[in-house]
Amino acid sequence: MAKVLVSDPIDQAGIDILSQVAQVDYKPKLPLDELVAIIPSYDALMVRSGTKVTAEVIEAGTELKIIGRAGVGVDNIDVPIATRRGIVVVNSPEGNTIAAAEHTIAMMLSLSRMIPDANQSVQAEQWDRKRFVGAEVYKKNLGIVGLGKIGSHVAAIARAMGMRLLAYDPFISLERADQLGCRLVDLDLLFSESDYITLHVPKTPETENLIDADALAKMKPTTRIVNCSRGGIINEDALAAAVTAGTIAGAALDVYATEPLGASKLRGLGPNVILTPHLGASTAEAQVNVATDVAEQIRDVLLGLPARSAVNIPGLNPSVLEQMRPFLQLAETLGNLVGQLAGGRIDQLTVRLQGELASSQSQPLVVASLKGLLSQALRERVNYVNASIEAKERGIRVIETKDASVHDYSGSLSLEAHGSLGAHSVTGVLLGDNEIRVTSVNGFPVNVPPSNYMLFTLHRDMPGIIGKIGSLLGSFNVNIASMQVGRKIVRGEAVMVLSLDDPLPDGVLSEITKVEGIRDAYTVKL
Ligand SMILES: NC(=O)c1ccc[n+]([C@@H]2O[C@H](COP(=O)([O-])OP(=O)(O)OC[C@H]3O[C@@H](n4cnc5c(N)ncnc54)[C@H](O)[C@@H]3O)[C@@H](O)[C@H]2O)c1
Ligand SMILES: O=C(O)CC[C@@H](O)C(=O)O
Repeated sequence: MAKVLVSDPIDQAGIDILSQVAQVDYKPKLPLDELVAIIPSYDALMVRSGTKVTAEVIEAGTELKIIGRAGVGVDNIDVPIATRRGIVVVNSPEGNTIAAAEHTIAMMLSLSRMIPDANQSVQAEQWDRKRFVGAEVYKKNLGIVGLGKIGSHVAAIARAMGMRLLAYDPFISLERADQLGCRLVDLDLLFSESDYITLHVPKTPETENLIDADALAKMKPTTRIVNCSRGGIINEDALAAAVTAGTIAGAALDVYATEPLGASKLRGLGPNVILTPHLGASTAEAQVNVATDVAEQIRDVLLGLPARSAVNIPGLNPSVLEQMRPFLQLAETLGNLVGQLAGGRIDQLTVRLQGELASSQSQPLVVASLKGLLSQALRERVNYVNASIEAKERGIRVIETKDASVHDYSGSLSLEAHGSLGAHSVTGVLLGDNEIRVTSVNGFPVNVPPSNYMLFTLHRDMPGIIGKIGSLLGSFNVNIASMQVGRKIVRGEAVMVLSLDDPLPDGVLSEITKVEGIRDAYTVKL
């Protein structure tokens, strides 16, 4: 019989489901060395956020087939290592959406009406009504950063309370924002106009420290901030300083850069700062939802069935999957590439299956392209199962076409993204050994393998331009691994594609765009 280790507290409903097909051992709070020692005998591991499923744990789990996270964020699991080891990682993308949104609203109202401190004062046999004169949220501006599942539900509740909604989410369409009654604005406007700001973004390099001293300085002295998303998105020291100085009115936090929260300047700031110990998902209902959702997937995978919400492996029919895997990888890479080239908000993706590929099933390739396209915005939250829904919710229209008459290699895939910053397209093929080649960018022929760090320029084909870019990168100590130029006519428009050994340091891109003849430049990280 298969064996499942449950190493964090989860609802009994999940244990009951797992017990249908496996021996379930419930061992919460295992020290890392004990976990590493016992994991070799388990086929599946189920965790919440407490267990750190590190590379060491995964490498030791030689029998592991699946790791389940009873919640959304998989930041406590080393997903790349699990993927490399062929272990499915599943989560519950929606099981705690309502719980987290309701906790956000509870935090906002508690902060406005100083409920925790008022309660404490009455518990201490005081009756001080003057100290606790609060603020109403009615007709106030709520700035929502991140209009995904939780942000959207917060918007719906806040709207019903008569709040005026502003939102910042570069990956959401104007139509979707309109439907939610939100005015899409840029971050600076959201900071300066909001009476309340609530964060609902994943933690990524772009969102880390999003609310720093500069951002706080743009807010009104009456602004109150709520963070029930991820720690590290707000700079905690800068926040404590702003509340202490009265440059903002207060903050309510559920998540912290380091959890559990250690010594912190956020403590002892009176009724203007409310701190909860990562309780966003802690409702009976959400815990049943996430435990059931993830336990069912573990059960299915142990029975040889696909998982419906895998963050690293497509939930398609396994035999179709095996056959199409290299093409899915091609589609995902091209989707990621065109998404980054297009930047900004995308409202349409055209997926063209060309040559021999035109006889393939298009749907998995469309899904894989969307997964790649959305991966910058949603990271591990987008998977083969939810990519289409996520795209639809973001107002991205998908057009599929097939053209068997194109004869390049053994079939090619072409993606074109239209968005707020114009249209961009890429085409790619698989070589004999399933290696990916990008064969055109914005209609210009090239022949480059995708690499981790890439630089693309659109420029005028003229003498000296390549040398200038090379010297400029050299002066910033950036090493070029390969370089290609594609043009349609001599001395006309051209593209340059460079594979770099290192990420481009801050500021270099704007230097590149200043070079004579360069029309545009883009960096891409794959
Ligand atoms: N406190 C808790 O217990 C708790 C519970 C559940 C989820 N969460 C966290 O809440 C957050 C939101 O979860 P969700 O389910 O709504 O996720 P989601 O993926 O549905 O939504 C995230 C949204 O953020 C947007 N986004 C990405 N990068 C952005 C950027 N740089 N600027 C602005 N917007 C950006 C995306 O477009 C997306 O719409 C996540 O960090 C999740 O881990 C916390
Ligand atoms: O397990 C928890 O309670 C944390 C939940 C939440 O942060 C999530 O990402 O789902």
